[in-house]
Amino acid sequence: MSEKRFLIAGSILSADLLNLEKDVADALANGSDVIHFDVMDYHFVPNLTFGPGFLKAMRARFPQAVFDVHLMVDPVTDKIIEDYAQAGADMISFHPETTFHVERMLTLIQNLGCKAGLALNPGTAPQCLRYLWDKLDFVLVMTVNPGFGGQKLIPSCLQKVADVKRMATEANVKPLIEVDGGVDVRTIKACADAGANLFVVGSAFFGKPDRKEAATSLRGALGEE
Ligand SMILES: O=C(CO)[C@H](O)[C@H](O)COP(=O)(O)O
Repeated sequence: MSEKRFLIAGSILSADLLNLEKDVADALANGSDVIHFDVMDYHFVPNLTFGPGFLKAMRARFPQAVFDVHLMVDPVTDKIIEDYAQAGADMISFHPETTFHVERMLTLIQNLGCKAGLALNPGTAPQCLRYLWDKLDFVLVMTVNPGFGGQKLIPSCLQKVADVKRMATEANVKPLIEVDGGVDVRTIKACADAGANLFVVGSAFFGKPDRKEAATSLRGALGEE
């Protein structure tokens, strides 16, 4: 993973699905540090997306890319985690509501050689993180209710980002803090000020015709060159 202070993760949910190979190549060449891969099950969220076979094909085509797999599935199971790890995930997150055994699932992800993360919906409190820091490589704070791209960031979620950052600082750990939903040139700085350093961007990156310009604008809004 890059040592950059801020990382941008283009979300393929907003890519042109009939030209995904071209779109992902373009994204990687023009400012996407990470490719965000949303897995939706029509149950935990009201949408359905990308299976492990799809990730395997992407991994074969883009061997150097960092794939961040966000599992929005209920229940999350060992088999689902194993399938996406074997398909080529670098990072895997799931939601604490989707298993009785959060710690065991995080351990499984790490034992499979991936970075492990917990994803928090807008209505989910971050308190469980307190007991899990040694198993958490990253925390994904959803800044919209998950399921669809193109929604507006929910301002109260920024307070949660700040709470997660404070809790991590108090525990003397430095997980990546990822935000996802409604991140664009107008909102990205507030996310960073709250403590985020990994930004999932769908419509404001993949949804733009000129990804290089989109990434430059996002980095500019962060105060970077
Ligand atoms: O999980 C998600 C929505 O549930 C996505 O990552 C989504 O692609 C974010 O899109 P946008 O940047 O347009 O809000």
